[in-house]
Amino acid sequence: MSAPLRIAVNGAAGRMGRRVVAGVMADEGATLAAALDSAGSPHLGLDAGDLAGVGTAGVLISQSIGAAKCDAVIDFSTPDGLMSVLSSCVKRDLPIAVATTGLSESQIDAVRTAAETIPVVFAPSFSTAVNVAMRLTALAAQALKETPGGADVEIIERHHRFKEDAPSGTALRFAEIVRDVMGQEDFAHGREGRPGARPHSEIGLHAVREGDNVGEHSILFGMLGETLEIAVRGRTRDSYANGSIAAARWAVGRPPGMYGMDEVLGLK
Ligand SMILES: NC(=O)C1=CN([C@@H]2O[C@H](COP(=O)(O)OP(=O)(O)OC[C@H]3O[C@@H](n4cnc5c(N)ncnc54)[C@H](O)[C@@H]3O)[C@@H](O)[C@H]2O)C=CC1
Ligand SMILES: O=C(O)C1=N[C@H](C(=O)O)C[C@H](O)C1
Repeated sequence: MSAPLRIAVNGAAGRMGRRVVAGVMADEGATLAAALDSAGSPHLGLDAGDLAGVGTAGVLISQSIGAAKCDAVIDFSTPDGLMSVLSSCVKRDLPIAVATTGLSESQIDAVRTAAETIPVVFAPSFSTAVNVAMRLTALAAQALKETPGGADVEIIERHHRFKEDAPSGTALRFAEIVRDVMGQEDFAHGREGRPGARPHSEIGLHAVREGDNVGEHSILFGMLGETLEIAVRGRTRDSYANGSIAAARWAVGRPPGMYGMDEVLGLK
């Protein structure tokens, strides 16, 4: 039997980080190597497993990866948190699964630069269902591209009240997938006033924030007479957490490069 995969989790005290810690602890083929969070976190020094509610891990929440023996990093933090752990990964030649969304263009460039020297799995959603929905969306866009009367594409995402970025990284990726096939260049973020008749050249994006919703996306193709809706709904955060662990495992030993979850899942 091969040695367990040693995983460091960045953002380990957060909503997602705790589920990743729990997932790693439940995985017989993995072990928690480090649990990182921000310098200002009130959780520094606490046991990561106890914090996640799954029993003592023997790994304390700390600010930096330091000299921890580690095979791969999983990041569910903030754009700044990602930038800082990314430079540690490059220095130590460690693969990373990047889940954090809401990155600026320059931060995305920094991820691309890192991927020149280490394997990076970069996915706005590590959920299997979401990544299958992305394939279905590309198929629908291709099929409806030339439909008589045209198809209006609207993307609605729903997330918990604590989410800081909008629209979700996943909704933006759905929009890019549609644009790359159908050619709409304008992303319309909500509507108000009298915007007038809807042009085909736009994709509408709508971000709903409510309660503790762990993430839902609907992609509507509205035609004259009928609507096709592709919908995917998360019920727990474990689909993201388990997907990120699978991605970290997949990345170990790969050549440097920017990879997607579709490659991890064999969908590409
Ligand atoms: N790709 C995917 O499948 C998914 C991505 N996400 C994304 O993951 C990110 C985190 O989401 P949540 O866990 O809900 O947020 P959260 O706010 O609960 O957790 C973020 C954690 O990062 C920590 N943090 C802040 N600055 C840091 C730094 N400099 N270094 C290390 N840690 C730092 C915070 O203290 C907090 O514990 C968001 O960008 C979210 O959109 C969330 C779910 C799924
Ligand atoms: O913040 C979240 O919760 C989520 N964020 C990701 C995104 O922005 O797409 C993925 C998932 O939908 C949950």
